[in-house]
Amino acid sequence: MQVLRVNNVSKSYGKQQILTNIHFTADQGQIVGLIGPSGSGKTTLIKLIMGMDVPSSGAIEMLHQKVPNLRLLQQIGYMAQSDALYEDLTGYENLSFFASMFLMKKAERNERIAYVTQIVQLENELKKKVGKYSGGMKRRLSLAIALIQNPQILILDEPTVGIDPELRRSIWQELIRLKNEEQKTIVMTTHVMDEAEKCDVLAMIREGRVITKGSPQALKDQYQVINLEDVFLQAGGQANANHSSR
Ligand SMILES: Nc1ncnc2c1ncn2[C@@H]1O[C@H](COP(=O)(O)OP(=O)(O)OP(=O)(O)O)[C@@H](O)[C@H]1O
Repeated sequence: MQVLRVNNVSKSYGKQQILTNIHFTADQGQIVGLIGPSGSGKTTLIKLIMGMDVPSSGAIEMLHQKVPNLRLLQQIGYMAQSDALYEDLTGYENLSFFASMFLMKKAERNERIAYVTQIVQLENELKKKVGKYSGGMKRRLSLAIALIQNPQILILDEPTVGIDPELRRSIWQELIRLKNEEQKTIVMTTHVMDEAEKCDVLAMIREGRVITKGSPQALKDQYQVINLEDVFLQAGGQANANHSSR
């Protein structure tokens, strides 16, 4: 079942065109990776998907409803690239605050807080003020908050930046479990190619355009290369050639 449809979306800020005709979909139980270099437009795209900004043309639908739509937010867990946390509150108070926005009963709230805390291994840090957290700990808390209301869709902007390899692996195990056992849909941006390998579908983005998309294996087969970095380079080269022959 399709849960997200990004339909021919373009976005400009003033005269600067940031995204051009972006088109992709995500199904239930799928991890979709948006890969591209810094400045290629990934965060802008994520913000449009979240309804935090509107496309200049094209449209986005989530769960068959047009974005932006406040009612959808119950169904979406969002982790921004910069952490939006209350530094004067403890980790627990932050989680509790975000949980209360989703009108959870106390027992459910405590259960969810315990579950998301354990996923990001912050059990021993919950009583500390967030202002005293390291960068990695803040990222982990942000991920926990994205999961707090048990959303159907997770939108994660660079979720594992600043997180050490061991915890990164365990977070990935959990994301894959959420996908397989709970049929969650996860849309994430990443720079890291070994994370891209774990996605079901990739959209490679360069200068605001999707230069190629497909499963990691299908992309490697199509471009006859053995790693995704080479797919990106080849697809980028072809995009250049297409552009200059127009
Ligand atoms: N509100 C805005 N007004 C004007 N330009 C913007 C705005 N937001 C983003 N941009 C521009 O859009 C381009 C794409 O930025 P974006 O943050 O989407 O890239 P990115 O792929 O997420 O990069 P990174 O991985 O470094 O976060 C950049 O050139 C940026 O300066």
